Amino acid sequence: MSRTDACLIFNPVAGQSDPEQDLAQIRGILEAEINLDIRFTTEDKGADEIAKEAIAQGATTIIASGGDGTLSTAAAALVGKNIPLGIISRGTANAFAAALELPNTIEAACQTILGGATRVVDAARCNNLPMVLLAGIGFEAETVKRADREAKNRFGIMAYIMAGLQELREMESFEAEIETEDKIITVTASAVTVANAAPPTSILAQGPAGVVFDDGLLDVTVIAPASRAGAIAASYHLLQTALNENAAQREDIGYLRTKRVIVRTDPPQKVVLDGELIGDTPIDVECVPGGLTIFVPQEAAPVFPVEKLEGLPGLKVESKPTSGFEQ
Ligand SMILES: Nc1ncnc2c1ncn2[C@@H]1O[C@H](COP(=O)(O)OP(=O)(O)OP(=O)(O)O)[C@@H](O)[C@H]1O
Repeated sequence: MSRTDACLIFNPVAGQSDPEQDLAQIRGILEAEINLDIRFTTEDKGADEIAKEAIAQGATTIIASGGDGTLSTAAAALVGKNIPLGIISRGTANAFAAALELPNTIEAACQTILGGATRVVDAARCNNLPMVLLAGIGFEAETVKRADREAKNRFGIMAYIMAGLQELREMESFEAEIETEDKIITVTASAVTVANAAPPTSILAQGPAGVVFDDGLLDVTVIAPASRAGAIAASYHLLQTALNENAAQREDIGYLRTKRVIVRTDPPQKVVLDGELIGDTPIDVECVPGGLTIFVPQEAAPVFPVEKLEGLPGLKVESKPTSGFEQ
């Protein structure tokens, strides 16, 4: 087999494992077949900047290794570029790999890259920023703020789930206007999540049965519990249905699929994009079908149903006279 070249972007401080050992393991497996140009992220220089530099210098394959921050920023730099991305997760939650159904160990991730199979998946743009996983309004935004470094180190993935539950207990609702290609939905909600891809642990994105990441559509989940007890019940329901790959069935949870969506809220709400706070609503999110090429193990993805809105409080759905958006 002929040797290939790839740029490996490595975060030396991600996760809780020993980075030197991790890097030695990655090199031990990949360098049998790939010439690695290894570049380290720093506090000031993120994976996106390094990926762009490497591509400008002629790199044809990018491999990123780190936590969700490193992986999603590397992926964001590749949206629409047709350059394959290898993903080696070494973070706490590893939501990125879970969302794209990729292996979670260094060994399996490296073997996936060596296997050479690639798959084209969707990406998205949110307020003109690249998005691979999801944009969260309401709880999701607060959850990210709460799952801080100390909590992540102590509790790992539970930090996110605990932070989510805490938020649900303190929920505040807002008026949301959700505009799609063909309708305008107004609703009283406590969280609106627009997902391109999401792992089961992103419970607030789990209205539909499985967030489909290669259908050219975004998955929008609206959560509108009437009380705190309802919020907690809704969150457990979402966690359960997500783990079992079922669609949500409660009246206070709605979902729909759309290529583009504009969400306006009153009052304005914080927005988290792929794990980073980016500002306040409104958001305008559009799917970029086939925007990202990733190395994958060879497995088929399941297909699920599409929309459920009935039962949400204050719900009004108006058909637009003509399909499409004004701006
Ligand atoms: N060499 C470095 N020294 C200090 N900080 C770094 C360095 N490289 C990257 N960072 C910081 O690491 C953060 C990204 O971390 P990343 O998401 O990869 O890992 P993580 O936080 O451990 O993952 P997770 O969120 O899954 O726990 C960024 O905030 C970035 O500034």
